[in-house]
Amino acid sequence: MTAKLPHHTTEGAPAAPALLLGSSVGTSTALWDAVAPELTTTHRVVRWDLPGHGKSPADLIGPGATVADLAALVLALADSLGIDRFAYAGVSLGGAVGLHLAAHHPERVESLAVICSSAHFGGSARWEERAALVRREGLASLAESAPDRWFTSGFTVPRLVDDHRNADPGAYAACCDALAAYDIRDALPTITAPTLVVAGREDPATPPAHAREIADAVPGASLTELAGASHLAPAERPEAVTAALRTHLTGTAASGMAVRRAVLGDAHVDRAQGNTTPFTARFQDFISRYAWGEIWTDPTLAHRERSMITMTALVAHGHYDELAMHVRAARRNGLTPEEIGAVLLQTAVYCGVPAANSAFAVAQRVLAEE
Ligand SMILES: O=C(O)CCC(=O)CC(=O)O
Repeated sequence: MTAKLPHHTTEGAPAAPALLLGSSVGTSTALWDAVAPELTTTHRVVRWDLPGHGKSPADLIGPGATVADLAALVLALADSLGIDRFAYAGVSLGGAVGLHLAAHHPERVESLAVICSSAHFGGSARWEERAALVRREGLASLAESAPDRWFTSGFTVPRLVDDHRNADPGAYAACCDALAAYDIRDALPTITAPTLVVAGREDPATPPAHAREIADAVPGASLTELAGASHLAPAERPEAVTAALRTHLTGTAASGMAVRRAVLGDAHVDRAQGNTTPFTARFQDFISRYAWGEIWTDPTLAHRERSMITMTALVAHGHYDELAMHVRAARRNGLTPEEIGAVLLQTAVYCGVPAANSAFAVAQRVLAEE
């Protein structure tokens, strides 16, 4: 039997890196209408609807739902689309799902953007009351007041307010249950994905202080505050959100990570990321941005030339563990065993015969493992 999945749309080249976009309570994939098309130039963009919102079935979740339940739906959706690792951006509850994924499934999340969201939604009482109200009376009155909660004065997006009115009350209330129970503050320091946090300066639901709390706790996270934006920044300031996401997704950390994976292999990078601790996270972020994002991405020299330079420097300094890794990288960058031998022979002249002797032993072992 096939499991039921959230409704989704996909845009962009199927072979491009995947970017999953999550929306907030009361809205739908339409929240991303003014942002997503621009991101398809670099990404396969998958937008998903919360249960009972947009075109998603309502019975994907029920009373007592959690953010973990929603995250499981996102992983099932990604699996169904053949997507292993993905960049993720989400607004409010959609952002909370992103934080959960990055904290509890780090092997799936390449990078994270948390927009107008929070690590806790201000205590459970408010959401318990709202869930009870919606279960009792439906969504009409809440939809009426949505523009005041979502946008700066005088601004609105009728399509999103319609989405709110037309959401399934039971599923909306279950999303409120998830917001009531959610508090991920303790796990924030364990997040290793490059993280961008975006706040709307006039957001009454998840004010900038909530964004700062996330950015202060997630190692290496960056923070952007948007003037003239309230809770639904992608709808109200789409150009600013697009620019922030574009820089985040294609900036040095992201492109560095892509090159690092191409040169060192997924297995090595996954292991390094999996072993990252709050103590080492800033160093991991630093090497992704600096060594890989600035130096190895510089097209002036080919990767095979950079491999030759790197092996030589590692021999010169006696870094033989790193040399083993870079002999594997050199093979991935197209050097033959003969060419690697020629590089090491030259190091005998410039770094010394004992250093080259140890290097040959390391390289021989690595090549024998192929
Ligand atoms: O609609 C609101 O009042 C804001 C709800 C909230 O903060 C959670 C969300 O937007 O996903």
